[in-house]
Amino acid sequence: MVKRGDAVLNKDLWREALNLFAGGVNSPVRAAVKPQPFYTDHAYGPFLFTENNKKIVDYVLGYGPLILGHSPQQVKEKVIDQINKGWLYGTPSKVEIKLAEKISQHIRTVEKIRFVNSGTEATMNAIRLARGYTKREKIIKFDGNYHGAHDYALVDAGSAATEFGVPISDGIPKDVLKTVLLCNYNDLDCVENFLKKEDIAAVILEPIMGNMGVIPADQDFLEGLRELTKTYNSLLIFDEVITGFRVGLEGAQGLYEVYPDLTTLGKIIGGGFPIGAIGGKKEIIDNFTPNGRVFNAGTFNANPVSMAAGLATIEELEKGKPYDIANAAAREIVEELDKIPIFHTINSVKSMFQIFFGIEEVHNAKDARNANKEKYIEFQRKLLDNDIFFPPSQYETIFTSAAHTDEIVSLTIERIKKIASEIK
Ligand SMILES: Cc1ncc(COP(=O)(O)O)c(C=O)c1O
Ligand SMILES: NCC(=O)CCC(=O)O
Repeated sequence: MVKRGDAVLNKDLWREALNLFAGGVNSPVRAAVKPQPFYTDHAYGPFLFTENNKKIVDYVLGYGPLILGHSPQQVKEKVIDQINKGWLYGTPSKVEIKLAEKISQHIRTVEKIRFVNSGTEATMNAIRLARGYTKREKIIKFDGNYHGAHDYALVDAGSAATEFGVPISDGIPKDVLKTVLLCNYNDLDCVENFLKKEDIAAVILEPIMGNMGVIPADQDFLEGLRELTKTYNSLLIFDEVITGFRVGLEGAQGLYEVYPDLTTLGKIIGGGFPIGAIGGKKEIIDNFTPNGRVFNAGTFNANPVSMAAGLATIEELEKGKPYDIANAAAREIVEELDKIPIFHTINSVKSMFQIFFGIEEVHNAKDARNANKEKYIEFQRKLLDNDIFFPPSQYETIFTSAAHTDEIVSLTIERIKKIASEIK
């Protein structure tokens, strides 16, 4: 698979990148690939094809959106059709209605929706909406949950914020930080103590954490949050930017049968193109401008290319087979990992999993931080040397897709076994 000799190309690109971009990249986790990131030239199915002619099996999948694999034909055709018709109108278009209907048909709590351009924008606007609706200012978030890169979410955030040691970002006003209260994941008592003070606009969480590795919520925890937020008239926001349409058509809320007031979506609903969305009860979503007084706007909101790609992706997912393949791939790899004693804890839900070395159970961010991340990175690098790309951080999720067929899974397992014997 490897053609050696022209690695120089990557080195030159990286040298230029270091001159042009902070840390050489435009989003931090990409710089976690050591000794330097590889540059992708094109991608197809389960593979990334690099600038220096390597063919790499991809388990990062754009950090989650690509549940059908890279450039699937059905999505590509719809995107090309849309591009032939123009790609930005500054007016509404039919395809935004179709995608909204499709989402709300599957996710029952999404009665109305506002499309934005990223998961970050989705949670930022969901929090603003909750504040506008409840006329309260504080929110509760959970240690290690990542809700994107805006001021109200970068408080003990997971993902690259933990990986690069900035769980609270510089540059956020102290007064903003005071409005964000923090609890441990799966700890209801902490939430109740804060809610009792009755000035909490919303509790926001990932119903399955995907930004400290994978950590599913306890059923009781989600049910308890639902009850408590009702009791104290706060809103419950599920951040399903990763889990929406990944763990099933109804998202994590369908899996747990616990239903939030607001849901944030992103990643898969754009089929690999930029997207975010805030969905929820009509009476809440109607507070967005121009109907209400919670401002949101965007030149690229509901851009037709993302709408078309998202619609095509969900139409494929509705057939069921993509989920069967992606889930089976993750299950088979996890089963094999489970047989090898060095991989102590493997948390998985459907087509998401992560490995934690040197720890018996991982229930919250503290547990994840206590895992031996150096060992995970050693494993990840050895795998990459063998042309398999797992996320370059302990605090991300390993994803599978409908392109991860039996053949790809067998190849992956074979290489994992080979590497496992080299890790002490
Ligand atoms: C749960 C969750 N929320 C929000 C975001 C932010 O999304 P984006 O990177 O599209 O801004 C992410 C990104 O990974 C996420 O995992
Ligand atoms: N889990 C965090 C992300 O998926 C973000 C990816 C990125 O910013 O490159």
